[in-house]
Amino acid sequence: MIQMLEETTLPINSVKLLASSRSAGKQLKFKDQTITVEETVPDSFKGVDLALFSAGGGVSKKFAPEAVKRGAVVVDNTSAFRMDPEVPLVVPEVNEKALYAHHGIIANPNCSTIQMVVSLEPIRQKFGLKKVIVSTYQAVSGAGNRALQELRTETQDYLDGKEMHADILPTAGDKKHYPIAFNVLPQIDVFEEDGYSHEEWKMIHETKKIMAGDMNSKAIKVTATCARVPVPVSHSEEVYFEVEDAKNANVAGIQAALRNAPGVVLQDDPDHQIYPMPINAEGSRDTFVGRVRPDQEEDNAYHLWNVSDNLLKGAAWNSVQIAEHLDKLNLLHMQ
Ligand SMILES: O=C(O)CCCc1cccc(C(=O)O)c1C(=O)O
Repeated sequence: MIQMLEETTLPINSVKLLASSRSAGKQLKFKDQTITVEETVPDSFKGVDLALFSAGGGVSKKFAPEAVKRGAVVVDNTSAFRMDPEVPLVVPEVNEKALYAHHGIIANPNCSTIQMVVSLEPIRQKFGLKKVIVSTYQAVSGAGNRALQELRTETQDYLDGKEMHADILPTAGDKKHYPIAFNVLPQIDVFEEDGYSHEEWKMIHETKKIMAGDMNSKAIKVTATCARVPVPVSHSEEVYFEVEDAKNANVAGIQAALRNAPGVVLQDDPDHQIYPMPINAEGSRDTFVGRVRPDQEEDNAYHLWNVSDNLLKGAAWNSVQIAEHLDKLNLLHMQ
């Protein structure tokens, strides 16, 4: 977040860093300034124009309304308000216009949702979109720094022939924990009654809200399988999608749509083994797309593979980008 703010076009004249009492007093750099982290209280937001939240849903629920009450516009990177009909859920390249309806809070979508809708929107605009089936290969950093540390420790233990230990993954919210090193976990977040994980639930309903305006829309059929893989940064996704206009759609047309799409870099040349990979996506704001090919059975269906840095476009960059678009549209104030 701090790096994205250091590099933003937003006209920032001062920055406050707010956290819990545990972090209050810590000093962090912002450009050439040293800023002391303050404990968050309601009046922390007095005189603040833009508040970026990314400290868990509970903190957002408690303080985002306080910030709005004091005149700030909030971009919230948690799921606290994503399904609230009063709160726009925004990926600027996809549904920028939803920003006009904000009442003080704008929600940043889940990282896996963001990179998928960035990849699919140019295709939808050209050929329509009926159905999406996505499988994700999510980096460990999506579960936080302690999970990243667990990946490193387990990897070293495995190489040293020692038993691996797991205390974090697949999720703090569940009872059992499994190693992620040299493994794949088909669980991200807790399971709902229907056997889908909460991460899968998010991808399904957030995609519907962003692309069809309603979290339960039947206009686009969406389903998801979300897995954790032993990669530190950047999520990968295999996406099967069915288009409306089967007659005019083809691989070249889909590649052309992607080649000119905002926030997308097309890396699609199998003859030269060119395709998106996490090691090439880390540190970039872009979503990399490749492996575009027709389905072998359905004449209106295609596949693609996308990769994006889950900490940037998946979180910090999309949040700051929303703020930049709010400023551009003169919406950085209460409606
Ligand atoms: O694990 C991943 O790879 C992505 C999960 C990201 C995440 C982690 C904790 C809480 C929330 C949340 O706000 O619900 C979210 C979110 O959906 O943004």
